[in-house]
Amino acid sequence: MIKIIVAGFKGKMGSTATKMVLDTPGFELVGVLDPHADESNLNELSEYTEDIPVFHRKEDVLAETSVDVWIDFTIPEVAYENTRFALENSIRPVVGTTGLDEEDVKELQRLADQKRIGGLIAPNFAIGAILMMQFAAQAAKYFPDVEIIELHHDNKLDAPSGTAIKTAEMIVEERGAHQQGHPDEKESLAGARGADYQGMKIHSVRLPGLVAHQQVQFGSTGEGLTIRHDSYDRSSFMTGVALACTKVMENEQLVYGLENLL
Ligand SMILES: NC(=O)c1ccc[n+]([C@@H]2O[C@H](COP(=O)([O-])OP(=O)(O)OC[C@H]3O[C@@H](n4cnc5c(N)ncnc54)[C@H](O)[C@@H]3O)[C@@H](O)[C@H]2O)c1
Ligand SMILES: O=C(O)C1=N[C@H](C(=O)O)CCC1
Repeated sequence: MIKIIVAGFKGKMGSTATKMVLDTPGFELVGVLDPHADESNLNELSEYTEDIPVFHRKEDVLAETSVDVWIDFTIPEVAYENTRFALENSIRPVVGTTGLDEEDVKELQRLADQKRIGGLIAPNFAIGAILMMQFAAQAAKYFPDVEIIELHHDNKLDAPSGTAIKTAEMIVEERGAHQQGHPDEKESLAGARGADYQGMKIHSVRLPGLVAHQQVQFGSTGEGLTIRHDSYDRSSFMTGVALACTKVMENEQLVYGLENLL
């Protein structure tokens, strides 16, 4: 049995992941963590019958004698500290929380190397989103002019999305930095052209009703190519989270991107 803790279990993703862990053979939920929980046991909530301790501080998780995997769907502000804490205590992190920067990821990878502990930081767990990023990177070899439009629900804290940043990184690996648009273009309204990543523009849309969507739009002489992925429901992320919980048990590195475990 793989013993799992879910951090952020009161949230939209954390609650979906908690149910996934409870429903997956071979997984054992040994605790859930959320400082904003009022409960001390999961079975105090009407949707659960299981006797599972609720922790309010990460340090209290150590009361559980053995924890294999730390699933993290919390907030950008705490993702780094939570992941560090998991690694320091020999718990394998499966981190979906976005907002970690490049240096944070590198530092956590160095720590995982020292501790020889496997784990994953994945901006997106939906298999279709992984394919969208890989197809976009492939297309960028032939279509260097591209803009990313990411669209999410309006409770999202970080912009641009972790997926948009990862997509831009993968595109830049193929095409390098590349100035796009007119060199003399001016914004009459600040932000009109979006954020800039090595010459590529990223536009963030936040609206009620959306879940997680991204369009990677390429333009070339007389033609265009649009690659789009839509998560209509948070269940779309769970196959990837479950796969990651199993795969991190076998590796000794902290990888960035689910594609590295497929
Ligand atoms: N990688 C993916 O596939 C993927 C998919 C969806 C969302 N996300 C990311 O996951 C994160 C969570 O998204 P959400 O929509 O569930 O957010 P949410 O606001 O619904 O939930 C966040 C939860 O984290 C809890 N929390 C805050 N501080 C905490 C701490 N110190 N320890 C434990 N829990 C803490 C909050 O109380 C809340 O319940 C975001 O960063 C989002 O971008 C990633
Ligand atoms: O709901 C969110 O927030 C999501 N964030 C991820 C990101 O920032 O890329 C992707 C999935 C949904």
